[in-house]
Amino acid sequence: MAIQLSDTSLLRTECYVDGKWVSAQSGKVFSVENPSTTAQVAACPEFDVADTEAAIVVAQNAFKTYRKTTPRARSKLLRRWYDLMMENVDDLARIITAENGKPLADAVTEVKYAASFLEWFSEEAPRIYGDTIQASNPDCRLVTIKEPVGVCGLIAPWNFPAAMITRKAGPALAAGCTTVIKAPAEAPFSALALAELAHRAGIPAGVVNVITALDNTPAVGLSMTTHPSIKKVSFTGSTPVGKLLMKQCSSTLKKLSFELGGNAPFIVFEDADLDVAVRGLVASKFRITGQTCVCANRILVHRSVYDAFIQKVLDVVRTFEIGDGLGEKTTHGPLIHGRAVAKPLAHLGPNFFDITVLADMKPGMKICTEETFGPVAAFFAFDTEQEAIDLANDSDVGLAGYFFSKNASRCWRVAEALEVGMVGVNVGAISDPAAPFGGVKQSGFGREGSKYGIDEFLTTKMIMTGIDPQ
Ligand SMILES: NC(=O)c1ccc[n+]([C@@H]2O[C@H](COP(=O)([O-])OP(=O)(O)OC[C@H]3O[C@@H](n4cnc5c(N)ncnc54)[C@H](O)[C@@H]3O)[C@@H](O)[C@H]2O)c1
Ligand SMILES: N[C@@H](CC=O)C(=O)O
Repeated sequence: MAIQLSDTSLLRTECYVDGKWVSAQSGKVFSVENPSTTAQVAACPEFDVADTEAAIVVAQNAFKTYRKTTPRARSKLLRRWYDLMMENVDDLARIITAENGKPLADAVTEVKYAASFLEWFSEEAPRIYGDTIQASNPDCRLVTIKEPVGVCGLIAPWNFPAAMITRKAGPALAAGCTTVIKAPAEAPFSALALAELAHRAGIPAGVVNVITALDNTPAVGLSMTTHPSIKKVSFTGSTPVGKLLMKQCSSTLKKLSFELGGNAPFIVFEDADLDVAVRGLVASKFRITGQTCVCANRILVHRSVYDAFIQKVLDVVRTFEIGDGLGEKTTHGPLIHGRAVAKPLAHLGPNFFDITVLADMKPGMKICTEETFGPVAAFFAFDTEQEAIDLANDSDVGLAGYFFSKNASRCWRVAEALEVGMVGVNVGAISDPAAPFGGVKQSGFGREGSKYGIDEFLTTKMIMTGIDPQ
């Protein structure tokens, strides 16, 4: 086996539908490579439209009974799934490192982060509330109740192959929804391992279905976004694919949450603690070798501290060790595949690629207008607070933004002025199951995690009751 696991049955190479492990009806499979070594990790099924529709029908049937389970019962299922993840942290991390390339320590962090969404939503499941409202008509009584939206199509990316699944499946199951989960083709085995643990946790057949596809992805995606039984699509990925999926979903007007690309500004003011800001930048910019949607992408530094700050950043990045995620000294792994390498290369020019620090960037450069999704730190100098805000907001997308300052009034001013869904003030790591994660502008809409995350999988039903006034 390409991955050394204590529990070898966690490496599943079939899809999980209706509580069973199944191949594609065509028998086709696709191969998944370890990005560090290019060796095959394993192969998994190339699902097509018929396979996908069969999974959707299964989820639709399961919804009829699962929606009626008590919130406490759903809570216990999620808690059991969480416990099993925590009991298998090392194996799950090894699967992530093999298919994604991130260092093992980062993979362990991801597994715990991923599990935390199951824990969080196990606690939210019994806390779904409606309202009582004073009706305009004195002879009527008005309440709202919350209901699960129905079968959910969950489409997740490869950069957090466990956490991006649990951040969607946790609230969906807590709300009483059933799911068809399209695992990322680059890194499908984490999702399949999670399905194995969902099975062991006793989650009823048909509630969690995990499917895989590579070449058939557009057709499978079309099926998930147009099938009338799917009532909700939650997608994390790029803005162009998000736009395509939204268009497809319009044919049946599905409820949507889209977590799309970012282009995060990272502002260092002249009154910042530079060492804190360097730690924040390293956490934000270079996490998973720059491949997170909330990575700092445009680093704006006040001219008076510009040189000193860059020097401090250089001192840290020179200690990085790039290598195989299993390497003991590795701090940063490879990019996911050749196509991912192409993007930083396009931003830099050919034949140049490594952990890279670029000074004196100017607005309008490609690196300023597009998300790099690689380990390239691009620095811009600014002179005034307003100039920094204007530069930061000069983007079509608005996911995360960061700034560093010790001035409390400036902290409120800038936090309110940034056109983003999430702000880190004097901190570079903002991911937290308790925090609402999501963007504005073309970074999408909807929130994941937090008390808001479950609303994305619920509908509000109003019940007006007429009473006899006598
Ligand atoms: N906002 C967030 O929370 C968040 C999180 C992670 C990644 N991202 C964004 O994702 C991008 C990087 O990931 P990527 O390059 O893999 O994105 P991508 O949009 O190409 O793919 C994301 C997922 O969607 C699937 N997909 C692609 N085309 C599809 C289609 N036509 N139908 C159905 N599924 C389809 C892919 O197989 C993959 O699983 C970056 O832009 C990043 O910012 C955003
Ligand atoms: N990095 C995000 C996910 C997007 O890439 C997170 O921390 O949840």
